[in-house]
Amino acid sequence: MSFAPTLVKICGLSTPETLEASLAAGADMIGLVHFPKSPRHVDLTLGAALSRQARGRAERVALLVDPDDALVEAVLAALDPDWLQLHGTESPERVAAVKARTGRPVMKALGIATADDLARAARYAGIADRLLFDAKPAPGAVLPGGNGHAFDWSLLAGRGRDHPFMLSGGLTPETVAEALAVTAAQAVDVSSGVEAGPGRKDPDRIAAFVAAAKAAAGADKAAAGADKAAAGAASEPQIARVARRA
Ligand SMILES: O=C(O)c1ccccc1N[C@@H]1O[C@H](COP(=O)(O)O)[C@@H](O)[C@H]1O
Repeated sequence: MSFAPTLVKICGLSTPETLEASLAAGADMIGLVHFPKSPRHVDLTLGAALSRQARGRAERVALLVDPDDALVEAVLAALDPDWLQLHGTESPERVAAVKARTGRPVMKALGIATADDLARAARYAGIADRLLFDAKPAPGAVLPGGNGHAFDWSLLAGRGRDHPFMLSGGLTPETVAEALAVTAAQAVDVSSGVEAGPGRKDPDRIAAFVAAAKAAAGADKAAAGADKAAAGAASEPQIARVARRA
């Protein structure tokens, strides 16, 4: 039985060299953050250049946080992204409006800490083209994402077999296989976990992350891992087990 390889997104790229490293490693999607508070922020000029470099070689994702219409239009004109990622407090209605205005697929990021957070994802069903689950930021956090924090993956045990979603939040080359085994996610996304420091992507860690994610593909393998982890989750949260091994 052939397994579909996991789709891998490397997010927060800000230099031609690390973008090239991501493309060479086989990243399926590359993310460009346009959010000035982020250490990975790219302005529209740099974003346009990086987007041109990646055109036709990976899907280009423009990451925005609660953008108004003017900013959406400006990013669209400058970067011409394949996807828009909304990583703020955007409502389902706002997601629908951005889709209608831009004609581009929209990925909606949702912060997850508890099962209640996950239940709220249903509001975006049929509206967002893809859901991205990230760790819920701490109250007062400067960034709504990109914090390098993982959440309890057992909340998503086996969910990827029936519901497509992208998993993110504190993933690393060392932990992505376990995250996939528990959640059966078909796609993963990483920013901090492949950096040598805030905003400084590390080509070796990018390559290691893509290789680990692609090697972990396989529904049966993921299902087996999810069953095992679900059985173990009764004793302790998944993240605690992973943290001890990291
Ligand atoms: O990367 C950022 O700086 C960022 C800023 C604002 C919103 C989202 C951001 N990144 C997204 O968050 C996920 C998880 O990040 P990490 O791997 O835990 O650092 C990342 O994949 C981006 O999609």
